[in-house]
Amino acid sequence: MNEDMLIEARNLTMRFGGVTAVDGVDLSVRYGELRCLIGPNGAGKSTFFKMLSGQLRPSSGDVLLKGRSIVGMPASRIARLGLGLKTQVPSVFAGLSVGKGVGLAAGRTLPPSLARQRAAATLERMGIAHLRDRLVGELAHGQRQLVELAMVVAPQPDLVLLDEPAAGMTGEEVERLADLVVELTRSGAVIIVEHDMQFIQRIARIVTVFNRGKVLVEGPADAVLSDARVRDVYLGREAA
Ligand SMILES: Nc1ncnc2c1ncn2[C@@H]1O[C@H](COP(=O)(O)OP(=O)(O)OP(=O)(O)O)[C@@H](O)[C@H]1O
Repeated sequence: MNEDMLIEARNLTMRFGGVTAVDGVDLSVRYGELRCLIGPNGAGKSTFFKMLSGQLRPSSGDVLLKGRSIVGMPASRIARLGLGLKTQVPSVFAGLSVGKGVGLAAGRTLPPSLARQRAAATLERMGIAHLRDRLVGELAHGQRQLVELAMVVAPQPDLVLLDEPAAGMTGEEVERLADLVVELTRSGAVIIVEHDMQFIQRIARIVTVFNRGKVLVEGPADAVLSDARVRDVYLGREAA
């Protein structure tokens, strides 16, 4: 195995009854990589993410995290092995302060006193320390997205999966998000599903395009975004 490889999907497939949502996908991401997954609605991106994070068990194929198969492991164990997934934070967090919520997230991997320190450091690093005493439920949408990201980052995962993190953010928040995402690749890797092409062009090195459950094209952002096959699937014209 290549030591630099953080996660590898091998021939990964997910069938829901007669629908093959993900169809034999191979994808590898190394330490230091920032990978974007794009593709039209229903292409299989979310289903693929759910298989990487253990929310869905693949119909067939394998997922190796740091060289170890994680298929069939509970999502909580995969998280402890170093995978962080940004999901919508459950409403139970709405009544907690930002500091407390991020502290609880850090406490997944650290004892309480260190978790508090880590939470404070994470909020500082993300430029949202001023929100520490605010209730999560009172935050504006974009601020809440950054707090949710802080909850993912606080336990210091090696791999961070983000599903449409820029949705609904202001321009300034998107800028901050882009900086943070790039910074996260210093200690690990990030995979992002995103529809915002400007955001993708700003941050991505390699883009993987999904279509109908398969990888259509993979390569540097500029080349992929100007590829005729990619334009066709977004416009609903099938090349094949
Ligand atoms: N739990 C499920 N049961 C049945 N079919 C499903 C299920 N989840 C997803 N699908 C189907 O699998 C296919 C891929 O869906 P998926 O949500 O992974 O696509 P996506 O690329 O994330 O789309 P979007 O960009 O709209 O979020 C779709 O045809 C969808 O209807």
